[in-house]
Order: sequence, then structure tokens, then C-alpha cells
Amino acid sequence: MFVLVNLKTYPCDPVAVAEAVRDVDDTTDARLAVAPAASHIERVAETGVETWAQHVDPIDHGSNTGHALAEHVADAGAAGTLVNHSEQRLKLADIDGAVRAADRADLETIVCANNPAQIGAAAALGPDAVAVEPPELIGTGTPVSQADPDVVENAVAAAADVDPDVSVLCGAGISTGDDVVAAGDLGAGGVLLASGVAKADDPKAALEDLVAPL
Ligand SMILES: O=C[C@H](O)COP(=O)(O)O
Repeated sequence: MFVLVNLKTYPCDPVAVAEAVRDVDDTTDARLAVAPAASHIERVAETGVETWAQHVDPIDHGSNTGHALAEHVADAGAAGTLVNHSEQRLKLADIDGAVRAADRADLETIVCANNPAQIGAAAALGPDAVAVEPPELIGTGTPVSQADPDVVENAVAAAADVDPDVSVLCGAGISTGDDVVAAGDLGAGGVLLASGVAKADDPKAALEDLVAPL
């Protein structure tokens, strides 16, 4: 299972969480990675943890003030990027452009979507993976894999119909090892989570619980 921890802009210490992710990654067969805010990518990547960007824009080098260029993200140490997170929605053409930009910079891609229908569309754009996240469950602590299993199963089926090579993650409310196991049982290849680790009093203990059954 791939466990990707999105730090969003939570007021945690990104390097401390990154070090915890790195250390727990060394103890498990699961693949762990962290997605800090753009301005923290370099410091987080220097810890040795697998580092992802939260977003890249569908742009090339040039006159793009305030945008996230895929090459800059890669140069800072990111191995991949989220695209179209629920909190950073893009138009369809811009999702396509962002995936192309990430490909150009050799970044792995996960395109996020709200529901199985959107997952099918996202998979058609050729990312490495897609992530289904019902927005109403994000940050609630109510795990999508247990509260809304049909969403996960239908997303897995929708992606497989389009491209069996596109892996499917699920996210929203995931915070325990049981939630991760439930996601895997529904066919997900990983989980995308944030508050369960970034807002935990002890992020390392939260991560250890997440991977314990894997
Ligand atoms: O990127 C992560 C997702 O939005 C899930 O957030 P959450 O784990 O706080 O529900």
C-alpha cells in the first residue's frame, strides 16, 4: 500500500513529520511519502523521505507569476505531485496540462477526484494514479473506506475500465490501520491522508498505527 501524507498548510513542523514518515517507512513494506507545502519541499526532501508536491500548474517556463512550475518542484526534490486536489480544483484542460507538465519534469502523478465518474475521466488523462476523495468527508475523521465503501469500489472499477494500469488511492478521514486495511480490501492501492497525521499530537505514533496491519 502507498500511504501519502498531505501536510496541506497545517501548522505542523514539516521536517519533523517528514523525519517520522521516513523512519516509519524503514519499518514497513508499505510505501510512505509526504506532500508538504511548496515552500517546504526542499527542506523536507533533504530528510531523505519520498517527497511530493501538493500541486503543479499547467505551465512551462515563462511569464507565470505566482505559479508552481513542475521543473522547479522536481529540482526542489519532489518525486511526484498531486493534481486537482479537492482544495485546489482545476478545469479539465488544466488537469490535462498539469499532468503533461509533471510528465515533462519526470514527476509521478496522482489526479484527485470527488467521485467514481470523475475518477474515470481522470484516469483517461494518463496519470500514474488517481485518488477518490468525497469532499464532505475530508478532515472529518470519518474514513471513506468504512463510511462510504461503494465510492471506493466504484472508483476502482471506473479506473480499471479506462486503464487497468492506473492505481487508485482513496482519501478522506483515514487515520488508523483499520482504515487502510479496509481501503485495500476494497481494491485501493493506497491512501491519501492529512489530518490524522498532520494534526496528531504524536505524528510518528499515528503513522505507526497506520502501517501496523500492513
Ligand atoms: O489530501 C488529503 C485529503 O484531503 C484527506 O484529508 P484528511 O485525511 O484530513 O481527511
